[in-house]
Amino acid sequence: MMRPLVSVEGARRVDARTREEYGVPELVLMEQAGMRLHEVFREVAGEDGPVVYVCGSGNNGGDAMVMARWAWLEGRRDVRLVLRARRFSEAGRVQARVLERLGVPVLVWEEEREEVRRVCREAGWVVEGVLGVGARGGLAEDVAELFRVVGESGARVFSVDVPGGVGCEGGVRADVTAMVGVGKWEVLVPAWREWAGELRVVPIGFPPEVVREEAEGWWLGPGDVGGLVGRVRAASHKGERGRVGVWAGSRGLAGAALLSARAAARTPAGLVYLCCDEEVYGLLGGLGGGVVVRPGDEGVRVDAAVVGPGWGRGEGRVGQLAAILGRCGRGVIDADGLEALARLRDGEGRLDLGGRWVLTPHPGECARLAGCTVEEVLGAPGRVCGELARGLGAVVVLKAHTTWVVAPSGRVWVYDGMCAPLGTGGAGDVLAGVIGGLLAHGVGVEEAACAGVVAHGEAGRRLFARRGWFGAEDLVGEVGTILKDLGVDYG
Ligand SMILES: NC(=O)C1=CN([C@@H]2O[C@H](COP(=O)(O)OP(=O)(O)OC[C@H]3O[C@@H](n4cnc5c(N)ncnc54)[C@H](O)[C@@H]3O)[C@@H](O)[C@H]2O)[C@@H](O)CC1
Ligand SMILES: Nc1ncnc2c1ncn2[C@@H]1O[C@H](COP(=O)(O)OP(=O)(O)O)[C@@H](O)[C@H]1O
Repeated sequence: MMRPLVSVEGARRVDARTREEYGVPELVLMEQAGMRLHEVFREVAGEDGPVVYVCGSGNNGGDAMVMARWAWLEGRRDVRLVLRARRFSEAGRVQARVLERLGVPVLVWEEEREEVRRVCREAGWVVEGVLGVGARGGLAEDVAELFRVVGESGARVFSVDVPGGVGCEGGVRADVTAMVGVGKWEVLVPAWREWAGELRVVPIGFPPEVVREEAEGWWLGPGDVGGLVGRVRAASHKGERGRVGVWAGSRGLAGAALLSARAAARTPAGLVYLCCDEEVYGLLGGLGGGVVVRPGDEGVRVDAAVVGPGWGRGEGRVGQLAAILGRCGRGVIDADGLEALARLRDGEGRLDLGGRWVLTPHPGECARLAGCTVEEVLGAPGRVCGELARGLGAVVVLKAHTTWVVAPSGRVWVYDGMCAPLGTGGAGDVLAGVIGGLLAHGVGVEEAACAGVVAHGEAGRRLFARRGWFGAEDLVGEVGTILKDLGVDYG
C-alpha cells in the first residue's frame, strides 16, 4: 500500500487530532515515539558511542529524552543529555524529571557551552531532538550555534522526526532521520533531501484515517509497481498488448532513440516502432532487433508515443510534435520534445494535453517550461510542477535525486531515488521508454508515470548493488527483470 506523506504543518494536525479526537494522551504518544525511535537508533548505531541526546524545549526534545531513558534503562552508561535550556513542554518536563531521578548526566547549552562542545566532540553519535515539526521561521541564534557545534563535532547525527531546522539556513545535516508516525514531504524536497540522510518512519499509532485525511501526497516504493501495472493475460498476443511509437534520435544523438525504444520493448507493450529522421535511418535501420525502425512515420499507428529523446532542436520539431499530439492519444514527452512543447505552447499561448500525456523534465527542463529558476524547481517541486501540470493538462515527472510525479488534479507522488549511479547519460531516455511502454499497454497515465519511475529507480539500485557503476545500456537490460521482480507478471 502506498505510504502517505503529510506536510510538517499536516503532521502537527495529525498529532493534535490524535490527542483531541481520539483521546490518546500526549505522554502515551511520546512514549511510543521514543521507544520506536530508540529501537531504530539501536539498529543503526549498535554499541557505538558515546551518545549525546541534544534536546530542545518542545516535544521533539521530549521524544529524544524518552530515547535516552530507554538507552539508560538498558544499561548504557555512555549517554549524556544536553538540554537547549531549562525550559520544557508539559510532556517534556515529565521526561526531564525522570531522567534526573535516574541520574542521567545533564548539561544545559545556555549555561555550559564549552562543556557541550567537548561532549559533542567526544561523541560517536548525536541524537538531535532540538527542532521537529514545531519549528517556525528562521533559526534562533543559540540553536544555529548549537547546530554548528553538532555539525563540527565529527559525530554521526540521528535526527528525530525531521532534521532540525530543515529548510532554514544553518539546519542540521543528519546521517539518519527517523520520522515519527508518518513521512513528511518537506524532507523529500530535492533541495533539502541531503540534510536527512537515510530515512526511516517509525509507527506510533496515529489513526490511519486521520493520516489519510491529512495526506498531501504519497510515497512511492517498490511494492507499489505490481498493483499500478496489473497482470498481463497469458493468452495475449503482441497486437493486443500495445504499440509504442518512439520519435527520437538525430545526427549524433541516435543512441538515445535506441535506449528509449529498447526500454519500451522490455515492458509488457507488444510492438515498438522507432520513427527516425531519414538522415539517421541508415545508422539505426539495422540495429532495431525486435524494434521496427522506420524512416519517418507514415502509416505508423500506435497506442502511445515517446517523443523527444535525442531528437535535436531543429525548426521542424515544433510542427512535428503538434502532428504527433494530434494523432496519438497519449504518450511521454521528454528531453528535446519538451523544448518543442515549450515553443508550441509559447506560440499558441495555451496548450491543453487533456491529462493524457506525461512530461518528464529534469530540473533544467522543468525550469524552462515553468519560467522559473532551477533553484525554485528544486526547492518547491510540488508548487512549480503543480502549476505546470494544471497549466498544460499533463502529468509532470520531475526527475532529480528524488523524483516528483504531479498530476493536473494536484495529486503528488514522490520516489526517494537517491542513487548516484542513475545520474548517467541516457538514463532519462530509458525512463521515457518504460513509461511509454506502460502507457501503450493501457496502464493509466498517472499509474504508468509512477510505476515507470519506481521501476527505473529500483533497476538502478539493483544494478549498482550487483554490478557496480553502469551505463544506460545496462539499465535497459535490467528493465524486464525489474518489472517482473516488482510483480508485473502474466497469467
Ligand atoms: N504529542 C506528542 O507527544 C508527539 C510529539 N511528537 C514530537 O514532537 C515534535 C513536535 O513538538 P513541538 O510541537 O513541541 O515542537 P518542536 O519540539 O519541534 O519545537 C518547538 C520548540 O522549538 C522552539 N522553536 C520553534 N521555532 C524555532 C526556531 N525557528 N528557532 C529556534 N527555536 C524554535 C520553540 O520555542 C519550542 O521550544 C515532533 O516533531 C515530534 O518529534 C511526535 O512524536 C508525535 C507525538
Ligand atoms: N543522484 C540520483 N539519484 C537518483 N536518481 C538520479 C540521480 N541522478 C539522476 N537520477 C535519475 O537519472 C535520470 C536522468 O535523466 P536525464 O537527466 O533526463 O538524463 P539523460 O538526458 O542523460 O537521459 C532521471 O530519471 C533522474 O531522476
